[in-house]
Amino acid sequence: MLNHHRQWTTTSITSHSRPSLLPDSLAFDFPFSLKTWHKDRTDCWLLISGKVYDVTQFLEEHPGGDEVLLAASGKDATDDFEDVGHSDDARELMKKYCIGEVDSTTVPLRRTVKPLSSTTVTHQHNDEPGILSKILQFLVPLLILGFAFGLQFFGKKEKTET
Ligand code: HEM
Repeated sequence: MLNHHRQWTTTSITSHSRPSLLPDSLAFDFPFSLKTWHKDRTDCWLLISGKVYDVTQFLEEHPGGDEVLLAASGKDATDDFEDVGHSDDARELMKKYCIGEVDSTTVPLRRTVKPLSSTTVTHQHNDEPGILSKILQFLVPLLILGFAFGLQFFGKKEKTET
């Protein structure tokens, strides 16, 4: 938790429409903080196309309902917003709630975990028998056969001698 928190602390948002509430450039643990603290009825922020909207006062008025806005907070809501196909009026209205924008240069890159490549996997599960076991596969039956013939030969020899 602490590590995760530290990971985001360099991200900042720049306030423009509400300078009295937020300083011009604020070192801000965003979007981690958006995820944690600004996603309930008393404090709801949205991140749409890199801009941050405080829609707390708009929750009750939103024609699509407050639940969708709450569900869209704490994450990047750009796709959710665009999927609805909001009107130009809605886009004009949202300006009123914009409190700043994310400085993209301060957002840490998402870490991607690469799956093991197929070649690595085949190397790890190499089922091909080695040269030694191939030789043994031929030698062992030959040795058994030789041993059997040897026994027969010596058995006959002993009988003729007695
Ligand atoms: C600041 C952000 C937002 C503003 C100002 C806003 C505004 C509006 C307005 C004015 C409408 C009426 C229809 C229109 O004019 O397009 C609407 C409808 C709607 N909005 Fe939003 N909205 C916002 C964010 C979102 C988000 C993030 C979602 C997430 C899914 C959402 C979901 C909806 C839905 C489902 C409708 C109803 C569409 C319908 O019934 O046809 N809105 N919104």
